[in-house]
Amino acid sequence: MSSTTLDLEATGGPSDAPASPASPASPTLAPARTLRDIFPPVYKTHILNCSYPKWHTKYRSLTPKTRIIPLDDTFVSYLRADGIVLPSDEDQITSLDTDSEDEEEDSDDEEGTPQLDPCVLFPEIHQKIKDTIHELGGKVAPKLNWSSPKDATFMTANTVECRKPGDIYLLFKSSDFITHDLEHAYDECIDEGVPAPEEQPELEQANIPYGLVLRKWFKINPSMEFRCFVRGRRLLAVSQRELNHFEFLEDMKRELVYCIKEFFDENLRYTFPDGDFVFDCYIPMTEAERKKVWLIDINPFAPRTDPLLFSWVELLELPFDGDEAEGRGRYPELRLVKKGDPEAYSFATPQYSTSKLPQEVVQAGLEGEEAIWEFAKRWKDIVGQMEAKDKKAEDDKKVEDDKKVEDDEKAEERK
Ligand SMILES: Nc1ncnc2c1ncn2[C@@H]1O[C@H](COP(=O)(O)OP(=O)(O)OP(=O)(O)O)[C@@H](O)[C@H]1O
Ligand SMILES: [Mg+2]
Repeated sequence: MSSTTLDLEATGGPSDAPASPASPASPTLAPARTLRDIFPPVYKTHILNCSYPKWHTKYRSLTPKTRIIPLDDTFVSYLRADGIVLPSDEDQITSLDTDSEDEEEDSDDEEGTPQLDPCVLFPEIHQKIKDTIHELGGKVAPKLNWSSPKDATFMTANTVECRKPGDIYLLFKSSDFITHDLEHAYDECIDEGVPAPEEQPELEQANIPYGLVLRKWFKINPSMEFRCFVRGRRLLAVSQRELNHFEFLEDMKRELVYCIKEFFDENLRYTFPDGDFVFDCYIPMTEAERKKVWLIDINPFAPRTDPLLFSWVELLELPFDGDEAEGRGRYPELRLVKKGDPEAYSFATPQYSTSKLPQEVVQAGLEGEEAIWEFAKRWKDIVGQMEAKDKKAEDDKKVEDDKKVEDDEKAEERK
């Protein structure tokens, strides 16, 4: 996720990227300012408008086939609860209580595990998910209102493809991004100007109507996914989404920008409730299919959205108002990863550092289903080991730091 502290040197993303021709002189920013200080205010309504169940009703025809299952409090509490209990109708129940000190005792408890079985806890939703996966051809890409569990794919052979409800539960319960949707959806929003709670109750975290978004799985070619930044109803910039170099994209640049701009002008520009937003789209590979641009997601124009090959500072510096006709005709910059860029962008490091895991854990995900269940059972041990490792590293660092301070003091005394 994006950092909110400004690095004043790093206003430009890739150093060799062409600057926007109409870009005004960069404003000088005082060092203590943060990204939030220079952002247009992010209201709760902006976040709500980017909730998939909210926007999808309007843009249904632009997305891959999708079904949304409304989630009740029981389901949401199941997602929030510690530990993972998977459905008994898929495999043996696997129960984990990541917080409990005495797991043995808990599993004997009548109030314990069986009641957390999804088949018992929310049989109707569980059945609906099963039926919907079937209806969508047997494979889905799931997400909650805002996030997909991309950071938890070490659990599922490195993919968000799900074939049964248990796959979805496992991914959702292991994902920090899903937790963010459940606990912090409106964090860092400005309350000012928000309608009274009785007017729009869903603007309170506790009243968010959650929906399980199930998208028919199709084989996406990651080179053709793009993130598009819109401010003041103007398409300002487009970034390649997958941060790898794809040589052929360079030759397609003009065509891609044209397709995306046309898609935006025709479908989103005047219909999305806010003037500022970020949409993700996919352009099929074959020329015959390319006429159809798919809408994958809509994200808030806010620091929490990853600006990918741009920096938020440079996006915020781009001119976004002015003559309407001129705005319609102006084409955005499409920024691609250039050959040799990876080092410059630190792409070598894993994308979701919060989910960095030991190799054995990743391996469990890669070995398929059985290994995943097995791994789920070992979860508690693994978390314990990782915490112990982190603690040791921290202690070692402290000893080292103390020693350095001591040495410095001694050196100072000798002077
Ligand atoms: N129907 C689908 N079939 C296969 N893969 C899909 C499908 N829909 C989305 N994906 C893949 O899942 C990825 C993540 O989806 P999505 O953009 O909805 O997640 P997100 O959590 O909102 O991501 P971000 O945090 O970057 O906004 C997409 O980039 C795409 O590669
Ligand atoms: Mg998104």
